Amino acid sequence: MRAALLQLDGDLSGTVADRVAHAVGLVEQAAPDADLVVLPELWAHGAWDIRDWQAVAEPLDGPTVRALREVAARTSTVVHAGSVLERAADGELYNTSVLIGSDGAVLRHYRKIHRFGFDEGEAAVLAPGTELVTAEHGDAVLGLATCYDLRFPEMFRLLLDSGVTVLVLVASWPATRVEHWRTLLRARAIENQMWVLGCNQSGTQGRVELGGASAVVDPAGVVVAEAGSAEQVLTAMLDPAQVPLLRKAFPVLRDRRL
Ligand SMILES: NC(=O)CCC(=O)C(=O)O
Repeated sequence: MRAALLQLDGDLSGTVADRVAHAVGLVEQAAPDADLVVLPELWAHGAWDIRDWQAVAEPLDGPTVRALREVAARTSTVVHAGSVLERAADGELYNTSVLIGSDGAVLRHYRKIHRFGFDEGEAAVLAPGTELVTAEHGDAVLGLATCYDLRFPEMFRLLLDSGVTVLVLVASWPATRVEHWRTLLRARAIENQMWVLGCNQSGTQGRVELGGASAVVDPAGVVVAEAGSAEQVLTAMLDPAQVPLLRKAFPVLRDRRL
């Protein structure tokens, strides 16, 4: 499977429509060489610009997801649209990742379970998701997760037990804690013997410097590709069939005591 991770710049000086147009252009460029294109967390709406959240939130059939559905269908490529600020029918706001099939249909959506910010930020404004989400793609089983989720290993054990072989984690992770990002991506890969695709943002958003360092980590914990600190399309080949082979050759998961 060829993956393309769009590490988008988090600058919010343009409009949401500008950012969507830019991202659609990059998906169009990346799609011919990719089986899966991945965007980061809240790249259109701003993960750190909480003051605007009420104004910019959209339903899942709003213009941002619609534009990504159109480009997925136009290029016949599976697109993980990163996450959007979702305004649900009941008025609640969620940080919601959307997986789109190569025909442009929404295959799955995942509402971020662990909200960042302690008593502020996401935790104060967004409702938490409650359901784990997986999806088959070719010979892979994808598991969806978002940013701060990375700190909660029990979530990935549950995804492991649901058959996941490729974890797709979208983020807007800051530069100040980028070594946590690198370490935890590798830890989740090693302890669960699964591929990990971590798609982050770069640049600055308000006062927050974003960490970049999007990465593809193999099931043994080897970083096979890592982005720098600027906007970049990171591509890598990954073979989901390596997962059962490694789990057989080094059967550490058999020794779990539940
Ligand atoms: N958007 C986020 O979830 C940020 C997470 C973060 O900064 C951290 O876990 O550290």
